[in-house]
Amino acid sequence: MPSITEEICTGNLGSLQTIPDSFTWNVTAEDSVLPPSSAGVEESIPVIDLSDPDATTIQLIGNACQTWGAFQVANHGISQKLLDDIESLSKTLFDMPSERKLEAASSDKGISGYGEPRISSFFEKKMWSEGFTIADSSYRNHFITLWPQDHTNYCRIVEEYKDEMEKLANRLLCCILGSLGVTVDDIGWGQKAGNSGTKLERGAIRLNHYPVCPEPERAMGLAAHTDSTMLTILHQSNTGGLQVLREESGWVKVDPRPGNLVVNMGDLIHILSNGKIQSVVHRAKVNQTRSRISIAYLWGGPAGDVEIKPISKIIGPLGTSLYRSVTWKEYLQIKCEVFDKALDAIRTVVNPSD
Ligand SMILES: C=C1C[C@]23C[C@@]1(O)CC[C@H]2[C@@]12CCC[C@@](C)(C(=O)O1)[C@H]2[C@@H]3C(=O)O
Ligand SMILES: O=C(O)CCC(=O)C(=O)O
Ligand SMILES: [Fe+2]
Repeated sequence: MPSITEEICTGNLGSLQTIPDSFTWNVTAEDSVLPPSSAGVEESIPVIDLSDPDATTIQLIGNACQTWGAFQVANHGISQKLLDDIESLSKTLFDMPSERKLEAASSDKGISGYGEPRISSFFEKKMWSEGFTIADSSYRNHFITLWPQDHTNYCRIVEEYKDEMEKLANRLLCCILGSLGVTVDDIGWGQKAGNSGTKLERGAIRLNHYPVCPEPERAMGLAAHTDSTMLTILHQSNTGGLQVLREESGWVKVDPRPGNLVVNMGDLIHILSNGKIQSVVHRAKVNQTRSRISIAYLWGGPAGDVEIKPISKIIGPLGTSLYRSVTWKEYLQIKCEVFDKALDAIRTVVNPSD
């Protein structure tokens, strides 16, 4: 059964009036986005101004994390030029002829490169998207293949993007921990003894492209998932598609606001906060008239190959640590094996809902 990358490659999807069965998802009533509330205003994740963070900002961030598991940030300090540069790099990449993109396909062993999202193997149906993952320095070889003349310039954009995003992610983590009454020093990172192997960078970038789709209601751009990160910072082009799942409201749209970035709580902050902050389930839907680009910076936290476990100050003297310790590398491996059961797999206390 051909995947979207092969379909795009053979130019098969562009001219279709209906989508092939292999791309048709079962849509149920609870699957669709709820209509606007009775007040006529559709509620969504809050927008928080980071220009002059104070105690109120930290409280707003804390509320957003515990209520939604996500928020948008304005005045975050990342230049519009850098956001435009990474978006146009992505457009240039996805506009390339399919054969060229496939020359930069991720290998069986490597994570970096062109291809479908890692979670595809857990779903029967194909997702209406293609992407490129930058998880280690091997992306540079893919860029040389894609842009023999201009790769230096494109690599420079990626490196600057990673640096700037890492700084913002650290600032956000301080605010999130502050809202829980702890600091980064309270984490007490413990070094994992004897853990060698390939160096995992602290952050990965995933460039996502969602082509125009003739039947968007029946298709799925990126299936519901949580990120295996401390937090993820998402830049989306001016086309909507991102939705977050909120227990009491169902799927809620996160419409793009020019210049703003979306911040999603990942599984590692869920572990660190002993479940006080839950990772947000989210997905991307597609559009009948407009294609969409998003760029996710998936951040594993401030330290390298260290043990991540619930912070004792958050657990409290009488509380119970709900999760065993894991390194990011181990957690990514667990996610690859059991996908949405990964948090349960490292839980020390049985969940009453199980
Ligand atoms: C660091 C990572 C998180 C990620 C797996 C990866 O090694 C690189 C790609 C990431 C991504 C992006 C799209 C959604 C996601 C679930 C996927 O399939 O690949 C995430 C992975 C994750 O958070 O588990
Ligand atoms: O495209 C989006 O809006 C979501 C992307 C995403 O969730 C991811 O890359 O992990
Ligand atoms: Fe995600």
